[in-house]
Amino acid sequence: MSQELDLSLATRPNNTAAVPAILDEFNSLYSTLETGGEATRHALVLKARSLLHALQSPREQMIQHTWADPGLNAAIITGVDVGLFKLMVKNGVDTPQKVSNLAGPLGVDPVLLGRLMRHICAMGHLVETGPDEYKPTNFSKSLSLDVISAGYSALLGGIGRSPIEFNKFLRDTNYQNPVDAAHTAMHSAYNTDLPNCFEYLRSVGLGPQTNNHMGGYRQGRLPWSHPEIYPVAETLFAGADPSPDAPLVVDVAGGLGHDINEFKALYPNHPGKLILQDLPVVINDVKGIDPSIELMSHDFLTEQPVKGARAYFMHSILHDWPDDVCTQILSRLADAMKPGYSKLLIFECVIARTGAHWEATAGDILMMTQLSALERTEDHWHKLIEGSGLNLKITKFWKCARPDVENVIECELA
Ligand SMILES: C[S@@+](CC[C@H](N)C(=O)[O-])C[C@H]1O[C@@H](n2cnc3c(N)ncnc32)[C@H](O)[C@@H]1O
Repeated sequence: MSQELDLSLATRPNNTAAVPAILDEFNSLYSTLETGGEATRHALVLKARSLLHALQSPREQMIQHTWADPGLNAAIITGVDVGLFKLMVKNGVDTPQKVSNLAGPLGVDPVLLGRLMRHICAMGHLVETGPDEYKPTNFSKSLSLDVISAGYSALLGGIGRSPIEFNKFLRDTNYQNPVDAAHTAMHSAYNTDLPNCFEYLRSVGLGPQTNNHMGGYRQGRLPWSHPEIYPVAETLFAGADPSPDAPLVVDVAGGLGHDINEFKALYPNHPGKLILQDLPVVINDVKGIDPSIELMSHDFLTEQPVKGARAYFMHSILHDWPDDVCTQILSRLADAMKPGYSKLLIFECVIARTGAHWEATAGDILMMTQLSALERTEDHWHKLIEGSGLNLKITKFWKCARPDVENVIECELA
Protein backbone atom coordinates (compact mmCIF):
# COMPACT_ATOMS: atom_id res chain seq x y z
CA MET A 1 0.00 0.00 0.00
CA SER A 2 1.43 3.41 -0.91
CA GLN A 3 2.21 5.66 2.01
CA GLU A 4 2.13 9.46 2.18
CA LEU A 5 5.41 10.73 3.65
CA ASP A 6 5.32 13.25 6.46
CA LEU A 7 7.18 16.41 5.31
CA SER A 8 8.94 16.60 8.67
CA LEU A 9 11.11 13.71 7.43
CA ALA A 10 12.83 16.21 5.15
CA THR A 11 13.80 18.53 7.97
CA ARG A 12 15.08 15.98 10.49
CA PRO A 13 18.65 14.61 10.38
CA ASN A 14 18.79 11.47 8.27
CA ASN A 15 20.04 9.06 10.90
CA THR A 16 21.68 10.39 14.06
CA ALA A 17 21.28 6.94 15.64
CA ALA A 18 23.88 5.62 13.19
CA VAL A 19 26.49 8.20 14.24
CA PRO A 20 28.14 6.26 17.14
CA ALA A 21 28.67 3.13 15.00
CA ILE A 22 30.03 5.19 12.11
CA LEU A 23 32.44 6.94 14.47
CA ASP A 24 33.60 3.60 15.93
CA GLU A 25 34.21 2.22 12.45
CA PHE A 26 35.92 5.44 11.44
CA ASN A 27 38.23 5.36 14.46
CA SER A 28 39.11 1.73 13.97
CA LEU A 29 39.95 2.31 10.29
CA TYR A 30 41.86 5.46 11.16
CA SER A 31 44.10 3.49 13.53
CA THR A 32 45.30 1.45 10.51
CA LEU A 33 45.75 4.40 8.15
CA GLU A 34 49.54 4.30 8.23
CA THR A 35 49.77 0.62 7.36
CA GLY A 36 46.68 0.46 5.13
CA GLY A 37 47.74 3.24 2.77
CA GLU A 38 45.51 4.63 0.04
CA ALA A 39 42.88 1.86 0.18
CA THR A 40 42.28 2.68 3.87
CA ARG A 41 42.19 6.40 3.20
CA HIS A 42 39.54 5.83 0.53
CA ALA A 43 37.49 3.77 2.99
CA LEU A 44 37.80 6.59 5.55
CA VAL A 45 36.55 9.15 3.03
CA LEU A 46 33.45 6.97 2.47
CA LYS A 47 32.90 6.66 6.25
CA ALA A 48 33.23 10.44 6.63
CA ARG A 49 30.60 10.84 3.90
CA SER A 50 28.27 8.42 5.75
CA LEU A 51 28.74 10.53 8.86
CA LEU A 52 27.87 13.72 7.01
CA HIS A 53 24.78 12.11 5.45
CA ALA A 54 23.64 10.76 8.81
CA LEU A 55 23.79 14.25 10.33
CA GLN A 56 22.33 16.23 7.44
CA SER A 57 18.61 16.55 6.79
CA PRO A 58 17.15 15.84 3.33
CA ARG A 59 16.28 19.53 3.04
CA GLU A 60 19.88 20.51 3.70
CA GLN A 61 21.08 17.99 1.14
CA MET A 62 18.66 19.43 -1.40
CA ILE A 63 19.92 22.97 -0.73
CA GLN A 64 23.49 21.77 -1.00
CA HIS A 65 22.88 20.09 -4.36
CA THR A 66 20.74 22.81 -5.91
CA TRP A 67 22.18 26.03 -4.41
CA ALA A 68 25.52 25.46 -2.77
CA ASP A 69 27.30 23.14 -5.22
CA PRO A 70 26.27 25.04 -8.38
CA GLY A 71 27.20 28.29 -6.60
CA LEU A 72 30.58 26.87 -5.66
CA ASN A 73 31.14 25.77 -9.24
CA ALA A 74 30.20 29.22 -10.53
CA ALA A 75 32.66 30.83 -8.10
CA ILE A 76 35.51 28.41 -8.84
CA ILE A 77 35.09 28.50 -12.63
CA THR A 78 35.18 32.31 -12.46
CA GLY A 79 38.12 32.29 -10.04
CA VAL A 80 40.08 30.00 -12.37
CA ASP A 81 39.12 32.13 -15.37
CA VAL A 82 40.39 35.39 -13.89
CA GLY A 83 43.48 33.86 -12.21
CA LEU A 84 42.34 34.28 -8.59
CA PHE A 85 44.05 31.15 -7.27
CA LYS A 86 47.31 31.74 -9.16
CA LEU A 87 47.41 35.27 -7.72
CA MET A 88 46.76 34.08 -4.15
CA VAL A 89 49.60 31.55 -4.44
CA LYS A 90 51.90 34.18 -5.94
CA ASN A 91 51.10 36.54 -3.07
CA GLY A 92 52.04 33.82 -0.54
CA VAL A 93 50.03 30.80 0.52
CA ASP A 94 50.21 31.73 4.20
CA THR A 95 49.53 35.43 3.68
CA PRO A 96 46.07 36.71 4.60
CA GLN A 97 44.77 38.44 1.46
CA LYS A 98 42.18 41.20 1.27
CA VAL A 99 39.52 41.04 -1.43
CA SER A 100 40.15 44.74 -2.16
CA ASN A 101 43.84 44.02 -2.91
CA LEU A 102 43.05 41.01 -5.12
CA ALA A 103 40.24 42.65 -7.11
CA GLY A 104 42.38 45.37 -8.78
CA PRO A 105 45.05 43.10 -10.36
CA LEU A 106 42.35 40.61 -11.40
CA GLY A 107 40.21 43.33 -13.02
CA VAL A 108 37.12 42.20 -11.09
CA ASP A 109 34.59 44.35 -9.24
CA PRO A 110 35.60 43.98 -5.53
CA VAL A 111 31.96 43.57 -4.48
CA LEU A 112 31.55 40.68 -6.92
CA LEU A 113 34.86 39.07 -5.90
CA GLY A 114 33.95 39.40 -2.22
CA ARG A 115 30.66 37.55 -2.79
CA LEU A 116 32.32 34.75 -4.74
CA MET A 117 35.11 34.30 -2.18
CA ARG A 118 32.65 34.40 0.70
CA HIS A 119 30.82 31.38 -0.76
CA ILE A 120 34.05 29.51 -1.53
CA CYS A 121 34.99 30.10 2.13
CA ALA A 122 31.56 29.07 3.44
CA MET A 123 31.96 25.81 1.52
CA GLY A 124 35.27 25.19 3.29
CA HIS A 125 37.74 26.04 0.54
CA LEU A 126 39.20 29.33 1.83
CA VAL A 127 40.20 30.19 5.39
CA GLU A 128 38.69 33.44 6.65
CA THR A 129 41.34 35.59 8.36
CA GLY A 130 39.24 38.76 8.77
CA PRO A 131 36.38 40.63 7.12
CA ASP A 132 36.78 40.15 3.34
CA GLU A 133 40.19 38.60 3.95
CA TYR A 134 41.23 34.99 3.23
CA LYS A 135 44.06 32.45 2.97
CA PRO A 136 43.91 29.49 0.58
CA THR A 137 43.42 25.89 1.73
CA ASN A 138 45.37 23.06 0.08
CA PHE A 139 42.47 22.63 -2.34
CA SER A 140 42.32 26.29 -3.35
CA LYS A 141 46.13 26.38 -3.59
CA SER A 142 45.88 23.42 -5.98
CA LEU A 143 43.51 25.39 -8.17
CA SER A 144 46.56 27.43 -9.21
CA LEU A 145 47.86 24.30 -10.98
CA ASP A 146 46.62 24.00 -14.57
CA VAL A 147 46.10 20.22 -14.43
CA ILE A 148 43.79 20.63 -11.42
CA SER A 149 41.91 23.78 -12.49
CA ALA A 150 41.40 22.71 -16.11
CA GLY A 151 38.45 20.42 -15.35
CA TYR A 152 36.48 23.41 -14.04
CA SER A 153 37.07 25.36 -17.25
CA ALA A 154 36.53 22.44 -19.64
CA LEU A 155 34.06 20.01 -18.07
CA LEU A 156 31.95 22.58 -16.21
CA GLY A 157 32.54 25.91 -17.99
CA GLY A 158 32.75 24.28 -21.43
CA ILE A 159 30.26 21.39 -21.46
CA GLY A 160 28.58 21.57 -18.05
CA ARG A 161 25.12 21.96 -19.53
CA SER A 162 25.13 18.39 -20.92
CA PRO A 163 24.47 16.61 -17.59
CA ILE A 164 22.15 19.34 -16.34
CA GLU A 165 19.97 19.13 -19.46
CA PHE A 166 20.33 15.37 -19.85
CA ASN A 167 16.71 14.83 -18.82
CA LYS A 168 15.53 16.98 -21.77
CA PHE A 169 17.65 14.92 -24.17
CA LEU A 170 16.20 11.72 -22.71
CA ARG A 171 12.66 13.07 -23.03
CA ASP A 172 13.35 13.65 -26.73
CA THR A 173 14.92 10.21 -27.20
CA ASN A 174 12.18 8.33 -25.35
CA TYR A 175 14.37 7.42 -22.37
CA GLN A 176 16.56 5.02 -24.34
CA ASN A 177 20.09 4.26 -23.15
CA PRO A 178 22.22 6.61 -25.31
CA VAL A 179 24.43 4.74 -27.80
CA ASP A 180 24.74 7.15 -30.73
CA ALA A 181 28.08 8.99 -30.67
CA ALA A 182 26.79 11.46 -33.27
CA HIS A 183 23.72 12.41 -31.22
CA THR A 184 24.51 13.02 -27.57
CA ALA A 185 23.11 15.18 -24.81
CA MET A 186 26.11 17.46 -25.47
CA HIS A 187 24.94 17.96 -29.07
CA SER A 188 21.47 18.93 -27.82
CA ALA A 189 22.62 21.12 -24.93
CA TYR A 190 25.03 23.11 -27.12
CA ASN A 191 23.06 22.91 -30.36
CA THR A 192 26.17 21.77 -32.22
CA ASP A 193 26.74 19.26 -34.97
CA LEU A 194 30.49 18.98 -34.38
CA PRO A 195 31.45 15.28 -34.13
CA ASN A 196 32.01 15.12 -30.35
CA CYS A 197 32.71 17.07 -27.16
CA PHE A 198 36.48 17.12 -27.80
CA GLU A 199 35.91 18.96 -31.09
CA TYR A 200 33.33 21.20 -29.47
CA LEU A 201 35.71 22.11 -26.63
CA ARG A 202 38.45 22.89 -29.15
CA SER A 203 36.02 25.05 -31.15
CA VAL A 204 35.37 27.25 -28.11
CA GLY A 205 39.07 27.60 -27.28
CA LEU A 206 39.16 25.00 -24.51
CA GLY A 207 41.41 22.41 -26.21
CA PRO A 208 44.42 23.08 -23.93
CA GLN A 209 42.24 22.89 -20.82
CA THR A 210 40.77 19.57 -22.04
CA ASN A 211 44.26 18.12 -22.52
CA ASN A 212 45.35 19.49 -19.14
CA HIS A 213 42.39 17.81 -17.47
CA MET A 214 43.58 14.51 -18.97
CA GLY A 215 46.84 15.16 -17.14
CA GLY A 216 44.97 16.06 -13.95
CA TYR A 217 42.42 13.36 -13.28
CA ARG A 218 45.11 10.69 -13.32
CA GLN A 219 47.22 12.35 -10.61
CA GLY A 220 47.70 10.20 -7.54
CA ARG A 221 46.63 7.02 -9.36
CA LEU A 222 49.20 4.36 -10.19
CA PRO A 223 50.42 4.37 -13.80
CA TRP A 224 49.50 1.26 -15.81
CA SER A 225 53.14 0.24 -16.09
CA HIS A 226 53.71 0.25 -12.32
CA PRO A 227 54.78 -3.22 -11.13
CA GLU A 228 51.81 -3.23 -8.70
CA ILE A 229 49.50 -3.35 -11.74
CA TYR A 230 51.28 -4.73 -14.80
CA PRO A 231 54.65 -6.53 -14.64
CA VAL A 232 56.14 -4.96 -17.75
CA ALA A 233 59.51 -6.71 -17.51
CA GLU A 234 57.97 -10.19 -17.64
CA THR A 235 55.06 -9.49 -19.97
CA LEU A 236 56.53 -7.03 -22.50
CA PHE A 237 60.30 -6.93 -22.30
CA ALA A 238 60.79 -10.70 -22.19
CA GLY A 239 60.51 -11.87 -25.78
CA ALA A 240 60.45 -8.36 -27.27
CA ASP A 241 62.40 -7.64 -30.46
CA PRO A 242 65.56 -5.91 -29.04
CA SER A 243 66.39 -3.83 -32.13
CA PRO A 244 66.15 -0.09 -31.38
CA ASP A 245 63.63 0.52 -34.18
CA ALA A 246 61.24 -2.26 -33.20
CA PRO A 247 58.05 -0.66 -31.83
CA LEU A 248 57.70 -1.64 -28.16
CA VAL A 249 54.69 0.41 -27.04
CA VAL A 250 52.39 2.50 -29.23
CA ASP A 251 50.28 4.79 -27.04
CA VAL A 252 47.20 5.14 -29.26
CA ALA A 253 45.40 8.47 -28.68
CA GLY A 254 47.86 9.13 -25.90
CA GLY A 255 47.02 12.84 -25.63
CA LEU A 256 49.97 14.94 -24.51
CA GLY A 257 51.99 11.82 -23.66
CA HIS A 258 51.56 11.57 -19.88
CA ASP A 259 51.45 7.75 -19.91
CA ILE A 260 54.24 7.07 -22.37
CA ASN A 261 56.49 9.60 -20.65
CA GLU A 262 55.83 7.95 -17.27
CA PHE A 263 56.70 4.62 -18.88
CA LYS A 264 60.01 6.05 -20.12
CA ALA A 265 60.79 7.40 -16.65
CA LEU A 266 60.02 4.04 -15.00
CA TYR A 267 61.90 1.95 -17.61
CA PRO A 268 64.63 4.14 -19.17
CA ASN A 269 66.44 1.05 -20.51
CA HIS A 270 63.49 -0.57 -22.26
CA PRO A 271 64.08 -2.45 -25.52
CA GLY A 272 62.80 -1.03 -28.84
CA LYS A 273 61.10 2.32 -29.23
CA LEU A 274 58.08 4.15 -27.85
CA ILE A 275 55.53 5.92 -30.05
CA LEU A 276 52.89 8.46 -29.10
CA GLN A 277 49.90 8.85 -31.43
CA ASP A 278 47.00 11.28 -31.39
CA LEU A 279 45.20 13.63 -33.77
CA PRO A 280 47.52 16.25 -35.36
CA VAL A 281 45.94 19.07 -33.35
CA VAL A 282 46.97 17.32 -30.12
CA ILE A 283 50.39 16.05 -31.30
CA ASN A 284 51.27 19.63 -32.28
CA ASP A 285 50.77 20.66 -28.64
CA VAL A 286 53.00 17.95 -27.12
CA LYS A 287 55.95 19.39 -25.26
CA GLY A 288 58.39 18.44 -22.52
CA ILE A 289 58.30 14.69 -22.99
CA ASP A 290 61.39 12.49 -23.43
CA PRO A 291 62.89 13.23 -26.87
CA SER A 292 63.34 9.52 -27.63
CA ILE A 293 59.53 9.11 -27.85
CA GLU A 294 58.40 9.27 -31.48
CA LEU A 295 55.43 11.58 -32.10
CA MET A 296 52.98 10.47 -34.77
CA SER A 297 49.71 12.01 -35.99
CA HIS A 298 47.13 9.30 -36.41
CA ASP A 299 43.35 8.99 -36.54
CA PHE A 300 42.47 5.70 -34.84
CA LEU A 301 39.54 5.13 -37.19
CA THR A 302 42.01 4.73 -40.06
CA GLU A 303 44.61 2.03 -40.77
CA GLN A 304 47.17 1.69 -37.96
CA PRO A 305 50.51 2.61 -39.58
CA VAL A 306 52.70 0.88 -36.96
CA LYS A 307 52.57 -2.86 -37.64
CA GLY A 308 53.54 -5.66 -35.30
CA ALA A 309 54.31 -3.60 -32.18
CA ARG A 310 54.94 -5.52 -28.97
CA ALA A 311 52.05 -3.59 -27.40
CA TYR A 312 49.31 -1.22 -28.49
CA PHE A 313 48.19 0.70 -25.44
CA MET A 314 45.03 2.76 -24.99
CA HIS A 315 44.12 4.68 -21.85
CA SER A 316 40.64 6.15 -21.37
CA ILE A 317 39.82 5.81 -25.06
CA LEU A 318 37.22 3.05 -25.38
CA HIS A 319 35.15 4.52 -22.54
CA ASP A 320 34.72 7.61 -24.76
CA TRP A 321 32.82 5.62 -27.37
CA PRO A 322 29.76 3.41 -27.70
CA ASP A 323 30.35 -0.21 -28.74
CA ASP A 324 29.99 0.31 -32.51
CA VAL A 325 32.78 2.92 -32.63
CA CYS A 326 34.97 0.85 -30.24
CA THR A 327 34.65 -2.08 -32.62
CA GLN A 328 35.99 0.09 -35.47
CA ILE A 329 38.92 1.28 -33.32
CA LEU A 330 39.70 -2.26 -32.18
CA SER A 331 39.54 -3.70 -35.68
CA ARG A 332 42.23 -1.26 -36.89
CA LEU A 333 44.48 -2.46 -34.06
CA ALA A 334 43.72 -6.15 -34.54
CA ASP A 335 44.70 -5.74 -38.22
CA ALA A 336 48.12 -4.34 -37.21
CA MET A 337 48.87 -6.93 -34.49
CA LYS A 338 51.34 -9.75 -35.08
CA PRO A 339 49.97 -13.16 -34.02
CA GLY A 340 51.75 -14.64 -31.00
CA TYR A 341 53.72 -11.42 -30.40
CA SER A 342 51.56 -8.28 -30.17
CA LYS A 343 49.45 -7.45 -27.16
CA LEU A 344 46.64 -4.96 -26.88
CA LEU A 345 46.63 -3.25 -23.48
CA ILE A 346 43.49 -1.36 -22.55
CA PHE A 347 43.83 0.70 -19.38
CA GLU A 348 40.28 1.39 -18.29
CA CYS A 349 37.87 1.36 -15.44
CA VAL A 350 36.08 -1.95 -14.89
CA ILE A 351 32.88 -1.23 -13.01
CA ALA A 352 32.17 -3.69 -10.21
CA ARG A 353 28.76 -5.41 -10.55
CA THR A 354 28.01 -4.52 -6.91
CA GLY A 355 29.49 -1.89 -4.64
CA ALA A 356 30.75 0.16 -7.59
CA HIS A 357 33.22 2.90 -6.67
CA TRP A 358 31.92 6.47 -6.98
CA GLU A 359 34.67 7.55 -9.36
CA ALA A 360 33.67 4.71 -11.70
CA THR A 361 29.94 5.54 -11.59
CA ALA A 362 30.73 9.25 -11.99
CA GLY A 363 32.87 8.46 -15.03
CA ASP A 364 30.05 6.39 -16.45
CA ILE A 365 27.55 9.25 -16.19
CA LEU A 366 30.13 11.70 -17.57
CA MET A 367 30.72 9.46 -20.60
CA MET A 368 26.98 8.93 -21.06
CA THR A 369 26.01 12.60 -20.92
CA GLN A 370 28.90 13.93 -23.02
CA LEU A 371 29.60 11.13 -25.50
CA SER A 372 26.73 8.57 -25.34
CA ALA A 373 29.49 6.26 -24.08
CA LEU A 374 30.10 4.31 -20.89
CA GLU A 375 32.33 2.63 -18.32
CA ARG A 376 32.06 -1.14 -18.71
CA THR A 377 31.74 -4.15 -16.42
CA GLU A 378 33.97 -7.20 -16.86
CA ASP A 379 31.14 -8.99 -18.73
CA HIS A 380 30.71 -6.04 -21.05
CA TRP A 381 34.45 -5.93 -21.81
CA HIS A 382 34.33 -9.63 -22.74
CA LYS A 383 31.31 -9.03 -24.97
CA LEU A 384 32.91 -6.02 -26.69
CA ILE A 385 36.33 -7.56 -27.30
CA GLU A 386 35.46 -11.20 -27.89
CA GLY A 387 31.97 -10.96 -29.27
CA SER A 388 32.52 -8.54 -32.16
CA GLY A 389 34.15 -10.93 -34.64
CA LEU A 390 37.51 -9.18 -34.17
CA ASN A 391 39.64 -12.25 -33.55
CA LEU A 392 40.71 -10.82 -30.18
CA LYS A 393 40.59 -12.42 -26.73
CA ILE A 394 41.11 -11.07 -23.22
CA THR A 395 43.99 -12.92 -21.57
CA LYS A 396 43.81 -11.20 -18.18
CA PHE A 397 42.40 -8.29 -16.16
CA TRP A 398 45.42 -6.95 -14.27
CA LYS A 399 44.27 -4.98 -11.25
CA CYS A 400 45.69 -3.51 -8.08
CA ALA A 401 44.13 -3.33 -4.63
CA ARG A 402 42.81 0.21 -5.08
CA PRO A 403 39.21 0.60 -6.25
CA ASP A 404 39.86 3.97 -7.93
CA VAL A 405 42.62 2.66 -10.20
CA GLU A 406 41.88 1.30 -13.66
CA ASN A 407 42.65 -2.28 -14.77
CA VAL A 408 45.03 -3.25 -17.55
CA ILE A 409 42.86 -5.41 -19.81
CA GLU A 410 45.40 -7.52 -21.63
CA CYS A 411 44.31 -8.91 -25.00
CA GLU A 412 45.90 -10.95 -27.77
CA LEU A 413 44.82 -12.19 -31.16
CA ALA A 414 42.60 -15.23 -30.61
C1 LIG B 1 40.07 10.96 -22.87
S1 LIG B 1 41.44 11.48 -23.83
C2 LIG B 1 42.66 10.32 -23.31
C3 LIG B 1 44.05 10.76 -23.61
C4 LIG B 1 45.15 9.85 -23.01
N1 LIG B 1 45.08 8.49 -23.50
C5 LIG B 1 45.10 9.89 -21.50
O1 LIG B 1 44.68 8.91 -20.88
O2 LIG B 1 45.49 10.92 -20.94
C6 LIG B 1 40.95 10.96 -25.42
C7 LIG B 1 41.99 11.21 -26.51
O3 LIG B 1 41.48 10.66 -27.73
C8 LIG B 1 41.92 11.49 -28.78
N2 LIG B 1 41.10 11.24 -29.96
C9 LIG B 1 39.79 11.53 -30.16
N3 LIG B 1 39.41 11.14 -31.39
C10 LIG B 1 40.50 10.57 -31.98
C11 LIG B 1 40.73 9.97 -33.24
N4 LIG B 1 39.76 9.86 -34.15
N5 LIG B 1 41.96 9.48 -33.50
C12 LIG B 1 42.95 9.57 -32.57
N6 LIG B 1 42.80 10.15 -31.35
C13 LIG B 1 41.58 10.64 -31.07
C14 LIG B 1 41.74 12.88 -28.20
O4 LIG B 1 42.49 13.82 -28.93
C15 LIG B 1 42.26 12.67 -26.78
O5 LIG B 1 43.64 12.91 -26.68
